[in-house]
Amino acid sequence: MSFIIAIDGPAASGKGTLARRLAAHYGLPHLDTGLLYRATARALLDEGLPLDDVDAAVEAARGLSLTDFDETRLRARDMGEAASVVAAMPAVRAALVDMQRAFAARPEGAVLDGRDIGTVICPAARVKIFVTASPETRAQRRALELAGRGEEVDYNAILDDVRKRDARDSERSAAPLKAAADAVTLDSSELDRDQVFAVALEIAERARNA
Ligand SMILES: Nc1ncnc2c1ncn2[C@@H]1O[C@H](COP(=O)(O)OP(=O)(O)OP(=O)(O)O)[C@@H](O)[C@H]1O
Ligand SMILES: Nc1ccn([C@@H]2O[C@H](COP(=O)(O)O)[C@@H](O)[C@H]2O)c(=O)n1
Repeated sequence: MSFIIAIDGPAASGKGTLARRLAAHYGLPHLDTGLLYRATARALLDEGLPLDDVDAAVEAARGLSLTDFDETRLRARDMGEAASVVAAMPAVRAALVDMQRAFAARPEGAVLDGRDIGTVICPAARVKIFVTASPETRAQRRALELAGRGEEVDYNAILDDVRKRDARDSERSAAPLKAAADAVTLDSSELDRDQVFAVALEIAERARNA
């Protein structure tokens, strides 16, 4: 039976880090679904279009290909905020559902991370983990990451970004950020990457052997 692992959580909680590690451990393909929304927003900005142009955003979303993302560009600090604007549009989300479900439907299974994987994209996933951490911890981690990339870092501005994005993602009407009723919440505020992986592995193994 296919083994789908759904990882959701707020910005900079460590979803991607955990999802990549679980995917490597189980030999499964991994999809960072945030890249889809980032690439949609990027396409609009590249065309000089406003982020609230729903028709253009839907067209951009429909034209995405999972294989040609320029991750360095998409991960720039301002792209998270832009992505959360287009992600609030129900028509954009609808345009991206089939692509994500097709990825998850591989016979061996898959690991997907995002905001609505356990609630909307893969509600039948065998493993659902909601990774979280305090806004201050997440801002600190993001600041370290950006500093490591040689970017100028303003901790307070990053904390502000994190809070604003949390609010927009959780308060939108379409597939808001929330834990699925059957997800296990993993608060990583006091855990390092290895500890998060160890806890997640226990959760995954329990579900795999159930
Ligand atoms: N448990 C941890 N302890 C310390 N740092 C961590 C931990 N988990 C992840 N990180 C670091 O925090 C930063 C954010 O992690 P990551 O990119 O995995 O988060 P994310 O939830 O996928 O973010 P986004 O939603 O913006 O894509 C990265 O630099 C990562 O290396
Ligand atoms: N399943 C998802 C994934 C992402 N989003 C939106 O995209 C923004 C960027 O996501 P990152 O994971 O790369 O930070 C995010 O803030 C969400 O608005 C989404 O809605 N659903």
